[in-house]
Amino acid sequence: MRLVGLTGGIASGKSTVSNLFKANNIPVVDADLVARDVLKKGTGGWKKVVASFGEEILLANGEVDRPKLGQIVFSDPGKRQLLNRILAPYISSGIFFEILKLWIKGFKVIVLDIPLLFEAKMDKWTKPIIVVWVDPETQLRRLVGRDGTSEEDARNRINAQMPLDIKRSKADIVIDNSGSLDDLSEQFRKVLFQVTRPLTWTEFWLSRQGAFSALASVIVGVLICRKTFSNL
Ligand SMILES: CC(C)(COP(=O)(O)OP(=O)(O)OC[C@H]1O[C@@H](n2cnc3c(N)ncnc32)[C@H](O)[C@@H]1O)[C@@H](O)C(=O)NCCC(=O)NCCS
Ligand SMILES: Nc1ncnc2c1ncn2[C@@H]1O[C@H](COP(=O)(O)OP(=O)(O)OP(=O)(O)O)[C@@H](O)[C@H]1O
Repeated sequence: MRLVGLTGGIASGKSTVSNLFKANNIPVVDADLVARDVLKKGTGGWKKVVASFGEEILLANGEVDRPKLGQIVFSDPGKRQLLNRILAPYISSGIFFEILKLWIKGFKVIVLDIPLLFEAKMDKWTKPIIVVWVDPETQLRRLVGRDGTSEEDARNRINAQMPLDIKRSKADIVIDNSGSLDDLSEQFRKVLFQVTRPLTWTEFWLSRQGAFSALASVIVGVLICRKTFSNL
């Protein structure tokens, strides 16, 4: 099994690239969706976050007021670290569970779309690592355009992450998404080719097919040994 890391900065275009993978039948685990699930009313993550941040971050229906919590954590590094510390174990087990479901289904290549791949040190589990890079002006413009936030809010969110240039230096593959969607599609074709290359032996043994082949070989080996020794 090949676990491909997909990361970048906020609004650099990870979801747009994820959609291209999905359109090519490559499954994507979206860490933002997992993070939403672990913060749903009544979950372990929700209870711990409410205990630490107080009931003032809740809406009338008991769900977390996400924009409000966002405003708190993206303007205060200490509070952000606290939220990250609380949610990190729930998010990593959620991601692991999603991978397991796809492994059982027999997928050999799985893309992990994780905005904080490097920050959360999950990069050691993925190869290759794709970083979606965008120039700073375009990133700010797209973030403000998509979320309708103020420039100050948008800058806070961008500054809450590892600088995109550092992420780029840690990448195996860089997609420069500063241009048009057509430019992106063109780059994506080459990336898809790289990502879907035949599995290495290690990746094969980690896939469901590899694990079953290993198990079948062990069973056949045991049967042959038993037959050989019973004939002696
Ligand atoms: C603070 C929250 C409630 C704000 O929710 P909101 O709906 O406004 O934003 P959303 O979850 O869609 O995130 C949008 C983007 O913000 C960035 N982001 C999210 N959390 C963080 C964080 N803790 N640090 C830096 N950037 C972050 C990511 O690029 C993400 O793609 C939410 O982002 C959250 O629960 N964050 C903590 C969980 C986490 O670490 N998520 C990232 C998954 S690796
Ligand atoms: N090449 C492009 N040209 C024009 N707009 C683009 C391009 N790529 C992405 N966008 C737009 O930029 C915005 C941010 O893209 P996207 O949502 O894919 O980023 P993201 O990295 O997934 O963001 P987040 O970190 O918040 O999850 C979206 O509105 C998207 O439609």
